[in-house]
Amino acid sequence: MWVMEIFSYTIVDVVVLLVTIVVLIRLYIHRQWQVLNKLNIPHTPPTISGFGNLGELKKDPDSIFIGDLKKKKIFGKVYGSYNGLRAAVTVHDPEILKQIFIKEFPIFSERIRSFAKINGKELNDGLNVVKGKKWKRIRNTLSPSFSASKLKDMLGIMEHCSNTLVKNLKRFAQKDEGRFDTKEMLGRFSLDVVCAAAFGTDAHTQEYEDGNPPKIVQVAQKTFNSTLIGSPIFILVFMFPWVEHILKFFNYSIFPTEVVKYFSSLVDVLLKRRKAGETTSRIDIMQMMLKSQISESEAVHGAHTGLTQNEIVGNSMILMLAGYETTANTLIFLCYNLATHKDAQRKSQKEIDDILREHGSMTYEAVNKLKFLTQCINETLRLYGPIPRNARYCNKDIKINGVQFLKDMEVIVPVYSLNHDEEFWDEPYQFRPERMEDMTKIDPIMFQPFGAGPRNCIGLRFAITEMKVVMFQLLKEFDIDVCHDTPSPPLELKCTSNMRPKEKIFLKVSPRKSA
Ligand code: HEM
Repeated sequence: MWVMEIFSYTIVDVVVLLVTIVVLIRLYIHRQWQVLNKLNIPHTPPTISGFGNLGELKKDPDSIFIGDLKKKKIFGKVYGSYNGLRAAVTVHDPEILKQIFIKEFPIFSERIRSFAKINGKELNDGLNVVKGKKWKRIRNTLSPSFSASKLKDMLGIMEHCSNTLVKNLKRFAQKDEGRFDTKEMLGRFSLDVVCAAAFGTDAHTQEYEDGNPPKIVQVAQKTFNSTLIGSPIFILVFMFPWVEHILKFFNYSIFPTEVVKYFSSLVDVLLKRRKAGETTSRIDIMQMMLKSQISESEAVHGAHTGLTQNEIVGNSMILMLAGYETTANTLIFLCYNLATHKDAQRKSQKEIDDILREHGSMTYEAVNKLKFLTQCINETLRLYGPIPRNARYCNKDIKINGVQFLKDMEVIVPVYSLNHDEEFWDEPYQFRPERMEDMTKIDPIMFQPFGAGPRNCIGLRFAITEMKVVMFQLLKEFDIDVCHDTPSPPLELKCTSNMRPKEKIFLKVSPRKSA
């Protein structure tokens, strides 16, 4: 009897306690989800089952790019959403964006918060995720590696890798009607260039036999094929940000362990070889990072430039990760656009012929004169830019043009949507390189494939030069055509880590017919 009483009392107690906890949690969530209402920012109502509004991404992954255009039509140029419990504001308004990216940069200097601590020991020091003084020191140290004079020195690396691509495509031109898998060929080219520049080593990823890609290609593909969107970790970190601290404690990394281990041991070997006196006449970013090496204690005690050993490892990996797929996918889209727009291809070829006649060979000065090809690259980045959204975090309450941003709020920049908005572009789904003729007429905030402001893409000039060098070599030698199964424009897209074509794109090359 006495035992029963205790037992029944305990059950009631537990039920009451559980109900109280559930009610308190529900009230807490309700309170968090009042933020946008209080700020008068329109939004789709969040739901528990949708983890705020995150469920939209799981239900319809295309909403990460197409969805922003749809929402602008419903809500206007500023609207909100909830990433789990946290409010985010999407901004299409150029004036507000200008202030966020440039004038108020100190308040909006962070791009990534979620997942910034769980990239693994080395990648947690990557330029893309660090903040404050550390970001400034690492950016100051790496920036000179991307100056015009250093790019000029690295032209040889780009030319060498382009020549290998041309040699391989010549083999294709002789068989199977010149048909090639764009991802396979342009992806390996891009990986070769970025590995040579960031790691200072020849990865030889283009020298392969069919069906047996080198280890580095397999590892890189593994990195980019995995997507976090909609995974339990993705949802957990967004719903309960403190989970990231626990994951960091256990050294959890969102990158597959094999990938991090592979690249960190690759860099370790290179560091040891170069420290043991192995010299190279080649100018590459690794060489410049090694020259800048400082101790952990110098870094902690306020050095303004220099990288620690862990930062060298992390940043060489980040340069590879940030530069490989973005450039490869842009090249795929560019070749596709030129194959489906023969007039633009002919015009680019003629420009290359004229410049070759004037300069005799491909020099840095010659590459910089490729005006029409640069227009084609920019128009490709507008139509099919690899980064469909950008972001900034607010570190202090601030009101801009009547919109209140709160500390810790995320500002989402709908890059794809800005690039396809009929309010800013005529026939936005058409490839029309002429519209990029006078870049002074294009607002760098509205067209920002490489981001904007002091924290824009550090590899911008590197990527543009690399793409011009390889297209110079390709269009000099080949005509690029569609195959029987190449889809017609506009291409269907999907977004995993980057924007890419939904289906594999095959094109074909043949020796140049046009003069
Ligand atoms: C077509 C090629 C590329 C595109 C479209 C692209 C795009 C971007 C974008 C949109 C950002 C964010 C900028 C912002 O928040 O304002 C970024 C950042 C970055 N990119 Fe690129 N990128 C490309 C190629 C490269 C290359 C080749 C490298 C290096 C070799 C590189 C390294 C980086 C790094 C390290 C960051 C982080 C910068 C920071 O936080 O300070 N990217 N990129």
